[in-house]
Amino acid sequence: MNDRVSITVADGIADVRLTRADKMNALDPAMFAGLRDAIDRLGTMPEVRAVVLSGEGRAFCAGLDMASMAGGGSGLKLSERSRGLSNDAQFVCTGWRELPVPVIAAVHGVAMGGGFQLLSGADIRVAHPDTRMAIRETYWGLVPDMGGFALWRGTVRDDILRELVYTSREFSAAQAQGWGLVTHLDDDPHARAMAIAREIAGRNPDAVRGCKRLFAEMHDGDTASILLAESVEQVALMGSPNQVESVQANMARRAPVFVDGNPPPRS
Ligand SMILES: C/C=C/C(=O)SCCNC(=O)CCNC(=O)[C@H](O)C(C)(C)COP(=O)(O)OP(=O)(O)OC[C@H]1O[C@@H](n2cnc3c(N)ncnc32)[C@H](O)[C@@H]1OP(=O)(O)O
Repeated sequence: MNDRVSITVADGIADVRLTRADKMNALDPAMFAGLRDAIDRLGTMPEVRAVVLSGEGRAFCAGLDMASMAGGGSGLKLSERSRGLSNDAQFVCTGWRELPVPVIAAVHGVAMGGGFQLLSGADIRVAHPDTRMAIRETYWGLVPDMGGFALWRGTVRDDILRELVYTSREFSAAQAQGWGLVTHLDDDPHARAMAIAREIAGRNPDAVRGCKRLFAEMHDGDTASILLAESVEQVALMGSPNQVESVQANMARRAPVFVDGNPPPRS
């Protein structure tokens, strides 16, 4: 892990923070590398059941670093598909969707440009009401290209999105919530995000991971593949140890005790 991103894991929740507070967590090459490393690492941690993503200091993320902007961009090879369907710059946003567990973004201060695309990669987004937001790329003569167009599908009305993208106009978190870009407004977004993460961490981790796979299928697949994927997930879960524990704990009105890292095989 580099000095741009920290990960603290406790009780099944990974608290992931951008730590470049003096520059509003702007995305310089080290931040891009830190985010990619964090996603890679989280993807291999069976004990993680949910992720909370936030920024230290005054802002969530102020977008592409100005020095990078002056130098012509992120410096990453945008034409290469180095991370599955994504390039290295896109992966810092799309990678959260590809993680096997839910990701909750806790947003405050500023979320602009690449910072807004970054929060768009989360499953659930909690924002402080005073957060300043903008899809800022056309202001700098660019297009949003960090996965935004793939991630915004299904979250926001087409004409609203077009206006935000074409104008680069700043908008409030309350507007974003009304448009479907933000889930909750909260004066303490990190505490609210952690509370949601704790609820998720209290469910069968195999079922939650199965649901995350199904959401990916819902996003990208056709009806036939979605229906088949639901059946595959359910057949694997039924009668598996963590599913049996869910039932027994609920019947006995006690907290369930789940085992991480031993998912039932899917066929
Ligand atoms: C493909 C992707 C493209 C994109 O991401 S396009 C979007 C690029 N980002 C932006 O356009 C935002 C640029 N920043 C600003 O407009 C302003 O900042 C804010 C509105 C975000 C905040 O303004 P205020 O509250 O007055 O703070 P402050 O004094 O301007 O910033 C505090 C410190 O943070 C540094 N900083 C802010 N944004 C960036 C950035 N994007 N890259 C590098 N540094 C940034 C500043 O320079 C300064 O630092 P110091 O105190 O050392 O002067």
